[in-house]
Amino acid sequence: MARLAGQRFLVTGASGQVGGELLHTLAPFGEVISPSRAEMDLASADSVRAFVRSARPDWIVSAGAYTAVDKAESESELAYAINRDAVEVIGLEAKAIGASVLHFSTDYVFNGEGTVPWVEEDATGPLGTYGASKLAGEQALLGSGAASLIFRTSWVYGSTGKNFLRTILKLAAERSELRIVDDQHGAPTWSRSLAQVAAHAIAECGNGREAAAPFKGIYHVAGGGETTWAGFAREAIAMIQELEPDATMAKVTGIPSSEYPTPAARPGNSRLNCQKLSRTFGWKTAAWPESLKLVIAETRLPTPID
Ligand SMILES: NC(=O)C1=CN([C@@H]2O[C@H](COP(=O)(O)OP(=O)(O)OC[C@H]3O[C@@H](n4cnc5c(N)ncnc54)[C@H](OP(=O)(O)O)[C@@H]3O)[C@@H](O)[C@H]2O)C=CC1
Ligand SMILES: Cc1cn([C@H]2C[C@H](O)[C@@H](COP(=O)(O)OP(=O)(O)O[C@H]3O[C@@H](C)C(=O)[C@@H](O)[C@H]3O)O2)c(=O)[nH]c1=O
Ligand SMILES: [Mg+2]
Repeated sequence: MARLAGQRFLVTGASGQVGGELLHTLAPFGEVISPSRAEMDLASADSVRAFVRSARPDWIVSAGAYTAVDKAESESELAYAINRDAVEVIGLEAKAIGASVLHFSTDYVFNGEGTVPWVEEDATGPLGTYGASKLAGEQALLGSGAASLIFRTSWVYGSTGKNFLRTILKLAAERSELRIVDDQHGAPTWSRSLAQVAAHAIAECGNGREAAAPFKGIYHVAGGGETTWAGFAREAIAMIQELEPDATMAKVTGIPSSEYPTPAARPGNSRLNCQKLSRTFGWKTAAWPESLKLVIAETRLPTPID
């Protein structure tokens, strides 16, 4: 691994799942600047531009996003402002100062057809506004000419923040049955794994202006293996029951997506082929149940006494 030190990182979305983990994984490599929403509002291009100009980072790690998939259908303007326009400004400002960008995108850029894991070159076809706005962000960033890496990931979860796992564990403790879609296939991805591979890739790029330039492009990054949302929920509940045999938890009934109508359609095939990442950066993400086990253990830790 290249020796990386003394870098200035601007991390957006630091109060989110991935951004929060990035604060830890980037810290060994330099200074991490993580503006609050009041200091840098991603919905305002002027605010983003001004903050990047004052911070003058070596890297912008772009984990901030509009992530409310269903709400995006009725808030399309805001979704595009954050997921496309802010990303374009980040790219243009990075280009102007020779900074590199690491940005996160989503499996929801695909139309979900077929069963074969998507590769980076596959045609996109988002089914909803969130996916479309994220795709527009990818295109804007690549078009800005900035030295940029785009990590497309899927089904991000962790022991904190807003995610499917935490929703399901809460519901499973309250109800006797959970009806969960069993025809959307993909891989859950631990927020911490993403932050680790992001730091690793950044270190591989090394120091200097436009350090990411030789690696510019899109990379798929997801937990190893595959499941469905129902499979993910079942495994999580089984792991809790193994730790706590007396816990009463809901039984999971798999249902077709047609029985769980939502404002935004989700892809049936969200599988991401992550071989380009492993070829380029020598990184293989752990199998999703292995990460889930660590996260479940973390969610069950006793609350510290303060
Ligand atoms: N979550 C998932 O399942 C997946 C996520 N991704 C992508 O990964 C990246 C990280 O996602 P994740 O960490 O889960 O997202 P979260 O929803 O956990 O966090 C989003 C972050 O963006 C910030 N943000 C939203 N709007 C604004 C705004 N107007 N100004 C400033 N900050 C804002 C939030 O701040 P605040 O706390 O103030 O709201 C929060 O810090 C995103 O690009 C997302 O599209 C890709 C695939 C799956
Ligand atoms: C809570 C619940 C959800 N579901 C379904 C709805 C949906 O199809 C699926 C997942 O639900 P969620 O709404 O949590 O997931 P969703 O918000 O669609 O998650 C997505 O977020 C964005 C940000 C991404 O980029 C994607 O990779 C993906 O992680 O599970 C059930 O079938 N039963 C339930 O009880
Ligand atoms: Mg959601």
